Amino acid sequence: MQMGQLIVFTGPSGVGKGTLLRSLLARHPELELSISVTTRAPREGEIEGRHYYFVNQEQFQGLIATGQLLEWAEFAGNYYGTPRTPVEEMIAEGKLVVLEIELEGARQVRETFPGALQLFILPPSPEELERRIRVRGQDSEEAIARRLHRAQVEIAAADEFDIAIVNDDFDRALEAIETALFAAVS
Ligand SMILES: Nc1ncnc2c1ncn2[C@@H]1O[C@H](COP(=O)(O)OP(=O)(O)OP(=O)(O)O)[C@@H](O)[C@H]1O
Ligand SMILES: Nc1nc2c(ncn2[C@@H]2O[C@H](COP(=O)(O)O)[C@@H](O)[C@H]2O)c(=O)[nH]1
Repeated sequence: MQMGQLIVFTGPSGVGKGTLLRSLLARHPELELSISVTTRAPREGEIEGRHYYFVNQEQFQGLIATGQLLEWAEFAGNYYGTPRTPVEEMIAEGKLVVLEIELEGARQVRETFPGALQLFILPPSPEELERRIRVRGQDSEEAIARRLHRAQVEIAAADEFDIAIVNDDFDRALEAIETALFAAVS
């Protein structure tokens, strides 16, 4: 059986990665999304095991110590990581596995999986990024400030990625992602 492929989506918080991925996964059931572990508190409507596995700090440190995370990072005051075993199993089964992760995690994956396809999603402007985070209405003022500060660092690193796509018009961005992704993996 042919080995699968890892596909990494990165971009500043609020740029629309999750929304784009939901549409992409609905249109392409052959894609598998990795479910991350986080110490962040669940947002309203988030479901354990579907959006994230929610753990406390001690549990997260245990996962790091026992090598159970493929990558991990601290982001805006919380920890996030990718469970290793499910991803490795899906790749061995020949699947296309999608990670939605921030910059530091993407850099770790670049080292350990040099064959991974890395896509970066850019906002049309900093103002529109802030508007989207606020419209989502899920973050405190402090969290918004941290995320916007981190966004500047992430956007400055867009050139490190294989492909950068601006999420301005949603349908156009989705099409550009599909084209880039399936050209790379076929
Ligand atoms: N092209 C677009 N035009 C306008 N609004 C958009 C567009 N794409 C996404 N949005 C909106 O932007 C908000 C943030 O999107 P989303 O939660 O998917 O971002 P994200 O990058 O996954 O953020 P995070 O990394 O924090 O999880 C949502 O309200 C979403 O509906
Ligand atoms: N390095 C990792 N980053 C991750 C992972 N799962 C999600 N993320 C990124 O964290 C921020 C914030 O997410 P939010 O759900 O609190 O808005 C965002 O950029 C995600 O892409 C992970 O496993 N590893």
